[in-house]
Amino acid sequence: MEKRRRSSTVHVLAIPYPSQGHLNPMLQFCKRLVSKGLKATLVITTFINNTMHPKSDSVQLDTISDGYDEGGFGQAGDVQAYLTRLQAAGSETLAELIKRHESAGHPIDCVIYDAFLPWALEVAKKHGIAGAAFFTQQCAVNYIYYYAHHGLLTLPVQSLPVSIPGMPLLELEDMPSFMYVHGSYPAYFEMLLSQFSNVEKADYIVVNTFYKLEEKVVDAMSKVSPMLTIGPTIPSFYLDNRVQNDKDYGLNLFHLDPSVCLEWLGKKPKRSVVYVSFGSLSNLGKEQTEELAWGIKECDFDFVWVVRDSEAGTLPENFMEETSNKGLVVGWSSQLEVIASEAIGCFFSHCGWNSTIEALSLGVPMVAMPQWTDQTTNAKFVQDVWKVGIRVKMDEKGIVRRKEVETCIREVMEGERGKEMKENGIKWKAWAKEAVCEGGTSDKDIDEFVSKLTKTLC
Ligand SMILES: O=c1ccn([C@@H]2O[C@H](COP(=O)(O)OP(=O)(O)O[C@H]3O[C@H](CO)[C@@H](O)[C@H](O)[C@H]3O)[C@@H](O)[C@H]2O)c(=O)[nH]1
Repeated sequence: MEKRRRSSTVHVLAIPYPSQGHLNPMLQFCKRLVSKGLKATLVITTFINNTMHPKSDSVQLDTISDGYDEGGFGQAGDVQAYLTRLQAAGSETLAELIKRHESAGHPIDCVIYDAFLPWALEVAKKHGIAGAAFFTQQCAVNYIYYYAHHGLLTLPVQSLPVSIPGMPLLELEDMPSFMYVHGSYPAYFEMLLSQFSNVEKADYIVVNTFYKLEEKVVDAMSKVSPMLTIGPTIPSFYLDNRVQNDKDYGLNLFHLDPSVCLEWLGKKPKRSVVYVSFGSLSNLGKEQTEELAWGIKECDFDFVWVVRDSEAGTLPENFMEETSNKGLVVGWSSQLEVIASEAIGCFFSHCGWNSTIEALSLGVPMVAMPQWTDQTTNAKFVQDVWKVGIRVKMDEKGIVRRKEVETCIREVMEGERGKEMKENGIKWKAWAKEAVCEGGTSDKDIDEFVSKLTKTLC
């Protein structure tokens, strides 16, 4: 590679896929790199910048276009259309951004790109810049996609259970949903497989996990695709407390009013509250939301339920009135602060990877109700590998009924298995801390990334 470093500080450009579940870990990784002496610029889309006006203290922000500056994904209205324009407009505006930084005298030394965006690596390489693939999701999920991309797994999956090194045997419902829900979101599925289309050209592969959490999978996958495990990418305050004031991600794509929720939680006894959230994308639909609502009410624990504004219409009539003395429904929470509260006894979650690794790192047991994509595999590991939660069962219509919701919450909050999950949670919390603290596996891998990058460029 061309030796092109001209500035005394190594400058990385980080390009997340433009959604909440990808912005958070990438921003957090950038903060870590800044704490190790690098300069980091996080690249968001013009649409996100114009609508959310985000600010970040330690990490600079800059923009590229996804081709939909007025309305982002909503303006495209279709996954394939969005991804096609994201690639075209993203490649063009990323190239311009790199040139702009170059002429302004702070050239880019490495492009850290979300593995969902392999085209960003091509742009980096065209400009003679190092590229690091950042895998946001669980290593096991990445390895399953690796298998599928390389034809090591025949699709549609027919031979069950699926056996992949380092993992428990997987039934169909444990695979990422795109692999078995026939024809669902082909454009997303293609994008997930394309993570491996050019990854051998990347100079580094970093994964948002920690070694102890996925030891066997990381060892198996490293034989074909060497990687650095740098997670959990959680604000420093919750784990090592080395980065001053790093208490939240700080880049919300939804309106946040944290005060009400935290104040309310502060008055609740230890482990008495159930936190319910399905992340930034899930749409449960009316029937499922109703079943969930009455299940939550029936078990009679206090609760905080995140129902995004776009979903509010699916809540059953009278639910808010009938539960006003037991629960709080919020449009968006400061999730980490909520689950770090001693009042939380259970996280009822869709098992998005960020929510999962946040719960593991803060020792909170879970009820897993996966919806799609990687969440099904995450739920399998939550229940059977890390043993920090239970997975709900659906009926033949694919609906999780209120009785099941109630039974699972009760099991985690007051059952024998719940106690075991809490104990396991405490262990994972300690191991997550250990990984990111000085000399831990993730800390060492971040140091290795920084030192290799610095040496190559000097
Ligand atoms: O009220 C809320 C709800 C969520 N969060 C945060 O938002 C993020 C949500 O991420 P995640 O739990 O991964 O869920 P999604 O937003 O659904 O993420 C998408 O992206 C992830 C990474 O690819 C995948 O693992 C998921 O399945 C996919 O749905 C987390 O950091 C949460 O802490 C909040 O701050 N407040």
